[in-house]
Amino acid sequence: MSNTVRAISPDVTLYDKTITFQEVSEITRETVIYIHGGAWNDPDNTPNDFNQLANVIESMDVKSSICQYSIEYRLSPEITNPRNLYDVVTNITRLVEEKGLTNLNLVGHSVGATFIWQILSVLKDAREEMNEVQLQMLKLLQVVKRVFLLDGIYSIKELLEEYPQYNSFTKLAFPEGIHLYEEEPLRVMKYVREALSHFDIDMHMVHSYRDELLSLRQTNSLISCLQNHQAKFELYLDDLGLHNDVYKSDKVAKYIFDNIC
Ligand SMILES: N[C@@H](CC(=O)c1ccccc1NC=O)C(=O)O
Repeated sequence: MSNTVRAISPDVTLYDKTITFQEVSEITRETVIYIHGGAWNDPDNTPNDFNQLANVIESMDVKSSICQYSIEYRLSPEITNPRNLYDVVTNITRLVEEKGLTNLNLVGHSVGATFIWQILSVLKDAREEMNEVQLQMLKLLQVVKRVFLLDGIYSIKELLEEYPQYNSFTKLAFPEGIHLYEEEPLRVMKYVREALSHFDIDMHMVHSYRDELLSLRQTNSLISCLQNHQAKFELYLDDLGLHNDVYKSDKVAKYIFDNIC
């Protein structure tokens, strides 16, 4: 991660936009933290995207053992990579510290999955070279148990090869060029595999056959990279609706619930 990030003050009000879908006092609880998509820039995608899915999980949680939160981050072009990601990390870190959360299940949709991928890549930098937020990522990984990557973007290079028109939004998040995206899978896979193994994190890849905005290429390309590094992961492919149906899908809710309890 670049350490020469322009000094932009964190938006402390952002944390107030965190949504609590479900909270339990059980000590042995599982915590789900949702990270929405929206191509780094779309104000129509918000933490509330997961409201329907969280309600289904709560209805299945008869033992009341699950907490569910959804966090916000600032959007491009005002905020560019990696500061969108830094907002995600600082808000999750504050939530974990204030609530004493453990057993984290991170659920990211689309670019929300990209942020989780970037967090999993943190070992690409030596600890002594890490900035404050990267050290927060390292600390978070100690309490992350599972990640669920829903119809995600992982290779921006391949995204633009397949969809050149998506430069319309990647240029907003990466105004100085996508070469500043330091987490291309081919470059960081060995570090992600190390993180998954060292922190004992289960990775779940999910993609809808009916996603009209992202084909299976992103998921299949990442799977190929995971296989080349003999990384452990689980895959769930199904008709989960269109791109913006996936984070509302009852099937996805059941898949997450079945894999966290
Ligand atoms: N609604 C977004 C588009 C969008 O979200 C998107 C489009 C193609 C592939 C992925 C997308 N979102 C990822 O977070 C926009 O209008 O910029």
